[in-house]
Amino acid sequence: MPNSATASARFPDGFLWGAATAAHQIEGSPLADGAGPSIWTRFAHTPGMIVNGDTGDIACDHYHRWKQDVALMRELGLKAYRFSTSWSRILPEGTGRVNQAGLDFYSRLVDELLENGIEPLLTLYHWDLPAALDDRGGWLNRDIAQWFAEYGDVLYRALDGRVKKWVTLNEPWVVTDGGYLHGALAPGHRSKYETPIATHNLMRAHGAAVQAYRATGKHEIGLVVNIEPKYPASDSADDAAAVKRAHAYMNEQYLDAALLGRYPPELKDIFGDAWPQWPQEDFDLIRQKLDFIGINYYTRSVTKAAQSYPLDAAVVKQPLGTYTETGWEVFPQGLVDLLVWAKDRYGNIPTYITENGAAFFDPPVAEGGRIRDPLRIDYLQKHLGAIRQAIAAGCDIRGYMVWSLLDNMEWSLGYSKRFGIVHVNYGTQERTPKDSAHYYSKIVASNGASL
Ligand SMILES: N=[N+]=NCCCCNC(=O)[C@@H]1[C@H]2[C@H](O)[C@@H](O)[C@H](O)[C@@H](CO)[C@@H]12
Repeated sequence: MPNSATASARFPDGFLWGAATAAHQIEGSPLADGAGPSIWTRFAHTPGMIVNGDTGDIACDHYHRWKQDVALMRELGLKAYRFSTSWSRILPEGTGRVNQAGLDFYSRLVDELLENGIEPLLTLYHWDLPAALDDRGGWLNRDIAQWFAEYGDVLYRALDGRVKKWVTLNEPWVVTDGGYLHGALAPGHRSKYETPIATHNLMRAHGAAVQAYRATGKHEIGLVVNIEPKYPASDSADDAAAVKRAHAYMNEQYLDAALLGRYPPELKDIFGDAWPQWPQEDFDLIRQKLDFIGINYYTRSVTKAAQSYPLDAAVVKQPLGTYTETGWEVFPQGLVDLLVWAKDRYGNIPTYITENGAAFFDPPVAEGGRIRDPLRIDYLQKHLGAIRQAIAAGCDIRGYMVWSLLDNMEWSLGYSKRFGIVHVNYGTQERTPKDSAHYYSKIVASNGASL
């Protein structure tokens, strides 16, 4: 809990307050103006994959409503906006031919943001791999490192300078754990052998894209990971070992590769014969100097030893805990603990909280257009307090992007979960700022002093 030192702590001048979204979750029109399909276009049109049979065909119609959405960001006083570009809008076949209409969409969006005093943070890959590349093996094909670098280079040359903060990958752990091990996310594979290969090629692609940026880019580039602190359910040795495995698998695996040039030793134990031995030159590619890292934080896991694949660990629900609509425990102390852990392990690299937020059941729009979402306000207040504590503890936190600006397509959960600080009526596409949007707007305007 805050003490006198942390309570008096403040957010540094110039702290970058913003909101985050992702292309496939908000844009809609996935095949408009020459765009090619992504694995999510295919996955969503595969019966049974998405709750209620929802798809990203319309989503928040941001592909047509981008100008009004930037105006909404301006009204909220946001300083920054983190979004992702759709690889298959830019390169419909994933490599080769550039679809100028796709590039023009993002160029117009960036210009509109800048004209409204909002800094763009651009994520190259937020899970929507071109289907044409998946047909060629996708993340299982070592050539994807060059395919990804080529895609990044097209965008760097078109937008660098207007875009000054670039992100290569969003959450490689979710891409592999969801898309290749458990199959809940596109491309829906379930293979302990493919998972480490996808991980390694994602990280090789990250390194290749950073290398390509260094050749032409003049600003900053980083990696975004989701991290989730693991706490033992008991003081037993088995639970401690389960925590060690879970922490290595989710929290250390990707940052160790990118920043230390190696995987944690636990991964060999976890995957056994499915864990390849990689050549050193791969790690020389993966480990590139980064200007910042992005941390996406949602929850913690109280962890016990249990029969499960691949971790032999299970999450223990907390009887007195508060949980969100996605079943994630609200635990802001976990953010403090993990930010300090990252500072100590990786040397206090400049860090942005690139996603933090929660899905709660929101009441219908009340008279006068008000949407009361006190649980989301409480969630944001507690987690912003945690960030202030971490800053007081010496962590170099440079900014915060709330997830999400808009209610949107929550991947396999479709539109059943709402993370937005702005409500979207998917029937009319009307946007209605929730109480949390007005709360956050005051936080931004006061640089956190109103917290
Ligand atoms: N148990 N448990 N663990 C929680 C694990 C969280 C993993 N999911 C994410 O971080 C995704 C991230 C994604 O970028 C965004 O596109 C998603 O919409 C949000 C909300 O889901 C989050």
